[in-house]
Amino acid sequence: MSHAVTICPSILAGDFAALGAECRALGEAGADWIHVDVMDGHFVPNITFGPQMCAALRPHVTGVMDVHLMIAPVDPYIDAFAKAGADVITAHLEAGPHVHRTLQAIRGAGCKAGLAINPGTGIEAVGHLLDDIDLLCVMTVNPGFGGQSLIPAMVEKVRALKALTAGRPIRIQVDGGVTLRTARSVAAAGADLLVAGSAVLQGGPAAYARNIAALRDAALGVLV
Ligand SMILES: O=C(CO)[C@@H](O)[C@H](O)COP(=O)(O)O
Repeated sequence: MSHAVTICPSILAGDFAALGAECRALGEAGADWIHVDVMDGHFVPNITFGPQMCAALRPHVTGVMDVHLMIAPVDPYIDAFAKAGADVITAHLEAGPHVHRTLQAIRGAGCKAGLAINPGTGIEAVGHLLDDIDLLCVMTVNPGFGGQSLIPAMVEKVRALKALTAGRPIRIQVDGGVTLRTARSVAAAGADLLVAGSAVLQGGPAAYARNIAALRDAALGVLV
């Protein structure tokens, strides 16, 4: 069934020399969330931002600052990202070693707790963690880089996770390869939050409002 989605632009696709301005432009273009991809060169083969960058960006983010930690270990850094102003902190199930403790620490730091799972991780792995999460981030690409293609098998995974989380206040987010071509299938499968880097930030700030609106329409099944 069609439903409205929230678009979460990933600043990984932005101009790294002007990320404050990018966040402001995205907010003015209608983005309610800003997705910040934190990568450590260890858990994933790329390095991006730390808590100081999040703190610097915070005044430029009008809505939700959604911090996706692709790092291991996670626990030593939770307080720093919470103090930097994160509203949501998402950790990977695969980052280990004690993900339940990690999720509790995120909530304990005053943030919403997100759990991300890689494409190769089965849905049974999240079953005992549902009481401890506010958001489930289904990686629809292997994490580390923007601009990849959505893995088609992930659409069924989203559908299965939507069923598994039915009746719970858990939002399903998809991350990676979300475009005008793929938004409809993941939204129809049950995703509420669509992370999109290239599809939103292509064309520069003048195109952001148009790109966000087009993605929202595509998710609803409106021809764009
Ligand atoms: O976390 C990641 C990649 O690891 C994503 O958030 C990407 O940044 C999404 O980029 P696009 O696939 O939309 O270009």
